[in-house]
Amino acid sequence: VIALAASLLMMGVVPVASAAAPDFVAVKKTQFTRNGHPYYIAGANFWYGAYLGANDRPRLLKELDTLKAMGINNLRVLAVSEKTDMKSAVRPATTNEPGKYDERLLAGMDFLLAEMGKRDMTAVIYLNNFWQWSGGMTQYLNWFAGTPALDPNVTKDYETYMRETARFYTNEKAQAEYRNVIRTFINRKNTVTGKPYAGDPVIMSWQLANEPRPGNASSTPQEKEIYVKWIADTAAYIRGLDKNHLVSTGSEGLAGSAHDAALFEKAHASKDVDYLTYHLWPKNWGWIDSKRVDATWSGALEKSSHYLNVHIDYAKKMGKPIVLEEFGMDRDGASFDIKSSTKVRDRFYKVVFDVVVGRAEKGDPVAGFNFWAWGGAGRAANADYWWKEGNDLMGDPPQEEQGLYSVFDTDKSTIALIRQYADRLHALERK
Ligand SMILES: O=C1NC[C@H](CO)[C@@H](O)[C@@H]1O
Repeated sequence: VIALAASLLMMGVVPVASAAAPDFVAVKKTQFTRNGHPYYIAGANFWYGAYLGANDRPRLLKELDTLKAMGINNLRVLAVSEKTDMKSAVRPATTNEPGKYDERLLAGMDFLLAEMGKRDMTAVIYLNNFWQWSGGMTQYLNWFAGTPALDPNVTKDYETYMRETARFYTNEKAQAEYRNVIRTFINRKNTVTGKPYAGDPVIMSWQLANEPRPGNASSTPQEKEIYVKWIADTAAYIRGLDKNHLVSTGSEGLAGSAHDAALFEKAHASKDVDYLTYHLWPKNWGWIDSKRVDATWSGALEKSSHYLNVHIDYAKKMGKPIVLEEFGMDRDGASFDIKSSTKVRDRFYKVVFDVVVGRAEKGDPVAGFNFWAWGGAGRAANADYWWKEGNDLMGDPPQEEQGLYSVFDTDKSTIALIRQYADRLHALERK
């Protein structure tokens, strides 16, 4: 039977069976499992992985080997970018106009997945972006609602940006094109391995978007209802196409849910949302001042510890696993210079790991982490640290200074810390 299933798979015939084959990551109560064992994510954010798969394969192979050596077994990557006039977006884009996808960049994802498979890694692939750095939902609205794609890095008005971007969820033409993209990926056959994406166990989870929010912090009850419905409908749509892979939202947790716990829970209640996600950003959220660490560290530590623990408690209450799929801290003194130290970052990473790995070891519903973000061999090209087309890609997308949160291959102390805690998580897989 297995031989028959394998040959059907190779012929591109995807099993419709709801119970995926054992080498797919699955959820069993509040744990991930794979091949009959508990499975934990010691992951990295690597948004540009498919870009390297298309444009710089030698660097990609080197990055994957370095990540593997650090104990990294999961990468969170961007599926597609949309061509946009917004200044701080990556170029070139995968989608140059609705329905027209750059085959070279799609093949870049094929190569990335093939090489990840050789290293026993799994992928979380996010299918859209609430933020401007890959075009994202705002660009869909520019295409289909005719609204201007206003870069919040330029307008400095994030509140308006977030409120307007959330109109994506109810724009029918935008949703139709978004579902074209979802089908393009799920129905794609990997040009390197010959495997259909829907039948590839390297993919762990289809993720609705990067950091989808209901609007801004003043989201109305109606906007929150629209958001919950969009998540449930889209997750059900994905499940209808692909019963082998997990589905996740890409939520930041409370910070991305208008600080409304009931909304966060409703958004993750759907039977088609398999696990919870959350992100932790003390600097972005104003909890720490990197130039006044002594004065702000204790407050940031208290808020961060609470944020880390309260979301694990929500997961416990909902009976689903949770992944801390983004967290980060800038370099000492808010420097972007790769030569600057990372003492505060390492201290913060240790706080995060002690909570996340510590609670996983206690049997809480923690499925793992992805740090933000792997910069590896990437190097900033400009004196002002802003990205320009043709420059190296790295952990910091184009809307942020190149070097802000990236962990480079020279950041040995941070790499050692990641390795140490990755090993502790992997030890749990042998139980
Ligand atoms: O998804 C994200 N979360 C936080 C990152 C760092 O600010 C940011 O680059 C990205 O948009």
